[in-house]
Amino acid sequence: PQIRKMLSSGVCTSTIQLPGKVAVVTGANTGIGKETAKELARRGARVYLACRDVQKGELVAREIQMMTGNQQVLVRKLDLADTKSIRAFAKRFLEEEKHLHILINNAGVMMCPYSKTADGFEMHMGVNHLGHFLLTHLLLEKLKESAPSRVVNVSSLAHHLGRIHFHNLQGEKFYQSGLAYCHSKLANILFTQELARRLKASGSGVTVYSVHPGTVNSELVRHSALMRWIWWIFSFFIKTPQQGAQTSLYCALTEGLEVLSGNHFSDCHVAWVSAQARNETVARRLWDVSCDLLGIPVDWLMMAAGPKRSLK
Ligand SMILES: NC(=O)C1=CN([C@@H]2O[C@H](COP(=O)(O)OP(=O)(O)OC[C@H]3O[C@@H](n4cnc5c(N)ncnc54)[C@H](OP(=O)(O)O)[C@@H]3O)[C@@H](O)[C@H]2O)C=CC1
Ligand SMILES: CC1=C(/C=C/C(C)=C/C=C/C(C)=C/C=O)C(C)(C)CCC1
Repeated sequence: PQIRKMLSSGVCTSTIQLPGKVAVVTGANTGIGKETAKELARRGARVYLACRDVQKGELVAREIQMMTGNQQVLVRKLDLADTKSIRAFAKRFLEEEKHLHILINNAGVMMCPYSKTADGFEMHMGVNHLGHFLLTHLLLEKLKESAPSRVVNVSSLAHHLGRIHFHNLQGEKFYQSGLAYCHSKLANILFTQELARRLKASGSGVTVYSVHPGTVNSELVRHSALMRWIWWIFSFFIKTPQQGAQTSLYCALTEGLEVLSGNHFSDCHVAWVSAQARNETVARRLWDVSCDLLGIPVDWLMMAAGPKRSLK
């Protein structure tokens, strides 16, 4: 019980209710995303389940509606491995919703065999980082109009092993699936910090947080037999998806957290990040390179956080 308690601590104790609030959760058809969406719905928010498999999403939406009594749980198609799908999702959302108060960038892939997204990005970097970068870019005006509003980027402790190799961002020169995951999770933290810096400077009322959800019994390990085996052996000790959702919920809901925008959280507390994750130069360069890859202007937040940089 002590080991389980140690590995499963951190509970979102906020009692805030969310009537009239709108939330988007990516990868909400299973695991941590599903539990995050369920809790937001329980508190009365209108929740969009942004899923690549709409059928799976619809089943989960029905389940959440039944469990929470909240009928405002909607499913929309979002494939983060295809920028066309991301743009289509955002277009429809912007047309149908006046507000967006909470964006949870939760979806993720881990340890996939080498593969590329529809736009030719390495799968981990493409889905976990670039997909969410583009989605946030497309939804940011709505978040600003709805301020105070929040963005939560689900990263991982695994970022400690990550490095941003700008000369090999698409894994074409060398590739190791476990490390590719770690690099993308580092990118989530660097994006969080850079976005927070720019949002703070523009006084937008939008705040942003990265989180490590803990080691959670979910489908994330689907691509690795070894990880599935480790997860099975330790399934009694690791977090349930509901426990894994607590830190995302804490960052989305806790009152007074605005001053900690840009911070990384684990077990509902501010957590230490690696030296690379605190490197502002790398964060700015990753921002610029991400914009360049996605074909969006580097100054989409209307301010320059630091001196003019080159993309090389
Ligand atoms: N589980 C853990 O121990 C840890 C998890 N995390 C992070 O938590 C987050 C949630 O993971 P978790 O719940 O554990 O894993 P799951 O595999 O259970 O859930 C991942 C979700 O992401 C979705 N997804 C994957 N690829 C895409 C895509 N191209 N477009 C849209 N959605 C996609 C999946 O959809 P589908 O079902 O259709 O595949 C699924 O809904 C991830 O970002 C992960 O990196 C961080 C640290 C530890
Ligand atoms: C060795 C060991 C464990 C393995 C932990 C691992 C392998 C964690 C991997 C985390 C990942 C991949 C995070 C995703 O972002 C457990 C299960 C905690 C139980 C105690 C002993």
